[in-house]
Amino acid sequence: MSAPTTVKGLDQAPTSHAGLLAWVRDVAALTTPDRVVWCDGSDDEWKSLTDQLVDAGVLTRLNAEKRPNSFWARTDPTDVARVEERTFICSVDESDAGPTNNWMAPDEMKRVMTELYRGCMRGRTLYVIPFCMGPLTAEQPMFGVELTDSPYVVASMRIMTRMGSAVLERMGDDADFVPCLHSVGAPLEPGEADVAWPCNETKYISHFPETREIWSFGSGYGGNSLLGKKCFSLRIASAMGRDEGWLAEHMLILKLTSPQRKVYYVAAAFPSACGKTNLAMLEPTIPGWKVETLGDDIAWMRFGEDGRLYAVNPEYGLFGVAPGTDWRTNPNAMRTLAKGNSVYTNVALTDDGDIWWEGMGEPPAHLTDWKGRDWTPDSDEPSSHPNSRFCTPINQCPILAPEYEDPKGVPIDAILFGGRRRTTIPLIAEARDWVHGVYMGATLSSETTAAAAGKVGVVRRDPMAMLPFIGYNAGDYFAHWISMGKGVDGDASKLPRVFYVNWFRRGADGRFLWPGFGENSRVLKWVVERIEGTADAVDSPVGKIPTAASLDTDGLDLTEADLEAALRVDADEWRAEIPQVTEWFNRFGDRLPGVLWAELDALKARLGVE
Ligand SMILES: Nc1nc2c(ncn2[C@@H]2O[C@H](COP(=O)(O)OP(=O)(O)OP(=O)(O)O)[C@@H](O)[C@H]2O)c(=O)[nH]1
Ligand SMILES: O=C([O-])CC(=O)C(=O)O
Ligand SMILES: [Mn+2]
Repeated sequence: MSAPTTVKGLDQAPTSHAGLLAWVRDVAALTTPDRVVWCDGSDDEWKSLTDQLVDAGVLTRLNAEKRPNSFWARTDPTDVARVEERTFICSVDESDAGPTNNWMAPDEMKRVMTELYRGCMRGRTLYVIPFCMGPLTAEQPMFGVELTDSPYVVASMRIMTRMGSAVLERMGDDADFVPCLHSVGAPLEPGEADVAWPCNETKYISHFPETREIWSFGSGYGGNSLLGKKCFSLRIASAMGRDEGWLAEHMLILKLTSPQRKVYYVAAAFPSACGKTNLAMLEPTIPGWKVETLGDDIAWMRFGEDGRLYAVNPEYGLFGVAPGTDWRTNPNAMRTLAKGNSVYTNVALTDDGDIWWEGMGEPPAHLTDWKGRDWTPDSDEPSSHPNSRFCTPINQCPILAPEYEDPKGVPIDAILFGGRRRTTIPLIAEARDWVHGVYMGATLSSETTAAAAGKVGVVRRDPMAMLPFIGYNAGDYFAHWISMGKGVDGDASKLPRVFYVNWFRRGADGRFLWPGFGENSRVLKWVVERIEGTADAVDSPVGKIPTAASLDTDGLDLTEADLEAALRVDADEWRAEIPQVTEWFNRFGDRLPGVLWAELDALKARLGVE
């Protein structure tokens, strides 16, 4: 294929990377944009891009005193979340995608999508975004290049990734990169007026794990279109990790300092909209403890030479759930946002050019809602979409840990798995050993949330909070986790301890039993004291549970009955899980590691099942 020489900007490439140039030329020939723009990531570029988006009515500039350099965006009401039904893992062999992923053969998918891409950027600009996941100073920086016809994606990628000229420079002439092709799938005929949020009813979010490629079509929403995030850093990176002996996980990373000034690093995997951003920025309510943030969504973990597992946050920004974010629940997120430089999507707009969402104090008397309609506190629908998001630079977080920029990462002391469950799962349980911890992760369950299209509140298995993000057969993924338990040179003594938490258990009256948010620092303290060997625990069939006295509840407004109910392991509730776990494991056939069946058998014996 050769591009028509009429595509403006195609030959103004600020690189001599032959592979990149050839790919951009091919995509331009296929998608026929009006012009090609090579993004440099500069402030000037940001300014002209956002000015242009404001002029076009795609973004609304917010009040500069309250929200400097910040913008309000509204999506098409059908394009508001990740589309798991339209997300595909296109491995050559179907069994390598496994039973939890949608699959299509790579050739077939490429045939289908090539026809969709043909001419799809007509009337639009093709932006070339060179980006790097993780510090550019890494020994082997993880490069990607996204080609997109969405300026909203360009603006968001500038916040979420390290991108632009510095990346292109570091890539040189021949660095490997993950090609990420994205189109909203809405070509413009000459003279046709654009809409504020172009997208296509037909959507494909496709991954080619063997060739490390991503093709996305039809959606402009974050998780479907900011391809460095879920698509690269989890789905493609998880396949890289399997091949190279590391882990790409849906985890926050935090640094915890005790009153004795001892430092601990904790990683935690909770499904989408289940509390990662909040825990990552927590303000401890117990005196003398300090939390600093390293990441709120994704962790890449590799063994260091010392046999410890080191975690890096590959992202550069926060793409956080807006509703519920408030000075009382997450003051550090509010401080981060107050510095400006942010894009808000599908929240409500106040009459004085600020943003508002459900959970942010008292509602103003009048708002413009996420669909652009007048809204008052009497309105029937919420003002903001439940999956509305803020997109903001992580370095504005006032408690960002300095280690954030260290390409080596931080040594993880504890891994928490957690979900959103009204019943059954206690506030915290400690795994007996690594394999038991992998069992906890592999059987993790959670109620679905608005972060993905589909029904909300349905309990499903969400292994390691990675169900929609594992880029290969989940049975093989469990085996990979088990094999990580051998540590370096067979020394498993330096592995993180594993815990299972649930902030979302409810009383018979529907109330959350545990106050959550800053009070979760009490649970983190127990984790540290377990590591130090100073906190008591009782053995239960499902793991080690705090004794009521071992959990610091000083000054906490919580009845003994609620605490007891939050910590309770109810054998009947757990027996009811057994058929579901059995069915879940059966889905993986012989790809499920036998040690996980053995864990289930041991649990059944402890519960007196069969
Ligand atoms: N009850 C309760 N709610 C919480 C707690 N932590 C977070 N939430 C709420 O859960 C929702 C999601 O929280 P986030 O921290 O944004 O979730 P996340 O895991 O980062 O979500 P993604 O960005 O989708 O991956 C918000 O509405 C929070 O207010 C908690 O400890 N207790
Ligand atoms: O990917 C997204 O759209 C947002 C996110 O963090 C998640 O859903 O876990
Ligand atoms: Mn997430």
